[in-house]
Amino acid sequence: MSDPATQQQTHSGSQTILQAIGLTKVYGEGPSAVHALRGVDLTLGRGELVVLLGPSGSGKSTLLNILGGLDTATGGQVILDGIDLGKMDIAALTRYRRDRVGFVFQFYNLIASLTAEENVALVTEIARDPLSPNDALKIVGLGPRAHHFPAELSGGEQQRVAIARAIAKRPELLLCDEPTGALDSETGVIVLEAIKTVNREVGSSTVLITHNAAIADMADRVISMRDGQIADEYTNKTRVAPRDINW
Ligand SMILES: Nc1ncnc2c1ncn2[C@@H]1O[C@H](COP(=O)(O)OP(=O)(O)OP(=O)(O)O)[C@@H](O)[C@H]1O
Repeated sequence: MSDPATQQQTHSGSQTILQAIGLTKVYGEGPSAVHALRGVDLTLGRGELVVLLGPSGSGKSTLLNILGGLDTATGGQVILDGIDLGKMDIAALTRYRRDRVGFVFQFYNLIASLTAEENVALVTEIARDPLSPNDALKIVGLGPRAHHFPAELSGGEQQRVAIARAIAKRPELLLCDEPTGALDSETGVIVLEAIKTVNREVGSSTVLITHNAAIADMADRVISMRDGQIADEYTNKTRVAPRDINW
């Protein structure tokens, strides 16, 4: 029988895949301690796309990093499919990140001496049940560019290679921290369309951090953070395609 957490329904009606309960994060100690998270409760549905908004310093990246197992919470729990991340040892947490989580950051961090396909293959070679690098590149619309080096690709294309690399392992969770932060709006739309396609075709539950409130329209659910807490949360009745968003 699965854990009760996995049987719950999220606000948008899908089955819960991930639950954060009372998460706190304190950096440092004493008078200089920074309380980055002050009790965050969050559920994420299977296949759901959540946009995370909030002013600079409100705790968005800290939350994302803890959900993805890149950092650990000071207090509270993160439960994925009934498993408590806080109870995992280092090896289990490494497997969690490697097998179940895809990350996309503002900067693409591609290896300059490897082609698009080879950059994606770095991940597929160590994944449990990966897509082929070519299939991952096709999902983000870069099949024809598989043999190009990063220097031969635009910023938006490089970010799409980074997305292909993140999703080639078929992650249950896709965590994107400002994926369009370094891009102009036209290129940003193409990257967001790629994330939307991945969310639909691979089925990864997706959390996308952005400073651009207009992007919230592409989400199933929108969460706003302020001062280390969730300040507001709502469900969109319909998702707007990134190309139809007014920037
Ligand atoms: N490694 C760290 N050591 C100390 N303080 C940190 C560390 N990482 C983040 N912080 C602090 O924690 C708070 C939350 O930071 P976080 O990066 O999560 O916010 P954010 O909402 O993602 O901000 P931004 O939109 O600017 O990226 C901030 O006050 C930040 O300075």
